Amino acid sequence: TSNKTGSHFYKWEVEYMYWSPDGIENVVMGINGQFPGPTIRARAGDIVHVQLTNKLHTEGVVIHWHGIRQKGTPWADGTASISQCVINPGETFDYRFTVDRAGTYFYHGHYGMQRSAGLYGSMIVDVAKGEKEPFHYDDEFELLLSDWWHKSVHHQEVGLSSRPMRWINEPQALLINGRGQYGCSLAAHYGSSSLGPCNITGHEQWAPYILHVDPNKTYRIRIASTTALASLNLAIGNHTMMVVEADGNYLQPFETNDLDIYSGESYSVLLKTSQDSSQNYWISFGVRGRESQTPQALTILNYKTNSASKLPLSPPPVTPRWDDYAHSKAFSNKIKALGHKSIPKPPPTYHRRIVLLNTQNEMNGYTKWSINNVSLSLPATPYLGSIRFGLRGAFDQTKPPEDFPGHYDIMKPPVNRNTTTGNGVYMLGYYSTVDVILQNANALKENVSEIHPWHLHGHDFWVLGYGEGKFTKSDEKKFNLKNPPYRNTAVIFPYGWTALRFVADNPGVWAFHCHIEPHLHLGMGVVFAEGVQHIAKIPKEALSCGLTGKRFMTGSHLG
Ligand SMILES: O=C1O[C@H]([C@@H](O)CO)C(O)=C1O
Repeated sequence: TSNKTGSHFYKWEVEYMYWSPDGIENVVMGINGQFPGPTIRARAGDIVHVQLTNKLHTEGVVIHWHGIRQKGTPWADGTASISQCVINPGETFDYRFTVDRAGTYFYHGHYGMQRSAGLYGSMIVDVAKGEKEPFHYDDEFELLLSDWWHKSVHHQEVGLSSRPMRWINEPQALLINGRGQYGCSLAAHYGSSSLGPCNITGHEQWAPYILHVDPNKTYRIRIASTTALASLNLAIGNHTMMVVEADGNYLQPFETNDLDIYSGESYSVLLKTSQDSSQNYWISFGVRGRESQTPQALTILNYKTNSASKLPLSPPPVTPRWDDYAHSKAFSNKIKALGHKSIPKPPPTYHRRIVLLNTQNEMNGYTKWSINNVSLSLPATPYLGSIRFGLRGAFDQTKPPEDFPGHYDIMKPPVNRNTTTGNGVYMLGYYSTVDVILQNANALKENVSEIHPWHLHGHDFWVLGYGEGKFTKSDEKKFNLKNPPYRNTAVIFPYGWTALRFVADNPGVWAFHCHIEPHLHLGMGVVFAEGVQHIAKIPKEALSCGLTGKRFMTGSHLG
């Protein structure tokens, strides 16, 4: 067996282009003329080098490599204002990083709401040469999930930052590998939907991505969600699934009829094609956690013994009720880490506990989301540079709050609806163990508390537990320290808490935020930093804006 490191070079151009993701022509952000962008495929230990040129006419761009920890390359994390300056139109930036662990990942824009505009793609990391996955499969498929609006992202952004806020509402379509159907249904023939049949030849940009399978084989289906808003539930007619991976980490395999997937998460499931091979079957994704009228995303599991256009015998599986949270919690609680050399055990105790209260608020009539009553508004100078070079004027030097007032009633709308904006940083002790308690609460409206999937950059965390109501010290006793899932995204359920633990062992500045695009845009995130003085050489191109940009210029005048 050889352990030779491979490297993969990609030359990418980002541009807007006409596309019909759901049968309605629109404008999407494409890469090299493709939507979704090209799939990156590498082996664990390889170097991925993406030379990204911004071909947009009037907008900056960055790309985040979701789930890649960027050890030693914090400037390649692709977060605007955090790890780098945006790449300006006409400019090129080199993202060069190691993919150190096999798994199912994806990449996406991380500036404004460019992810919602379609800037995303899949990234698959295979095990290193000579290594084996702890399960067997014959072949695999990738399903990248997203949601799609007919109103442009610019239109949506103006609405979100208007007074009063104009909410983006529910998506017009759900997309599987960038393909959905608006105003018609693949399942129209069953009479369960008011939509008519779709007129599809198979060559359309919005024709479903069909999974062609042989009978009596095992397929690995890699599923990743980059939705802007929707939480999804997957079911495959007549088949169960064996869940084996989440966010690039192996799980104790468990069988399920349906799988919840929140934005920012990825899973692998094993599917045995052991059903009647004279039939085809539905693959369906429906919205959970929001009362949405958006139709299920559908495609076909086609046993190659049939024509792909042969419709399944029964209608698509019904998605559990949107507010059946007991169902979601039962699923989340089944997820446990596999005992495996690639997955570390959590330290038994923590050095610092940060409690983060999630609330919807108002500021001068604008709607915001806040964490401990601070709504994140990103600075002009990337933190990576301002912290590394001690440019204290670049962001708030006051420490952001670590907790919220003990009398706060999480079951009620905030008594004081007002919030403030800020951009302070949680400075973490290098190599310290940090516990984060994400505390959910009631939104502005009575009897509303929403799901928020939180994503951490630069690390995986152990999900120590979920609970109802306000977290108290005694809830610690219920923590799972034995086999907690190790991942980069975890959900908080309505009116509940989620406890996470991670080790601050990666020099850099890292976003930690709700992965719902409009929520992040309205301030629902925080910034962590650790070991920044240990970062040797940050490429100048990452920091040539704001105060770090000025610093690179010598003297007060050019010429
Ligand atoms: O941020 C949000 O705003 C709306 C609603 O609270 C106000 O219209 C909604 O459902 C969100 O998730």
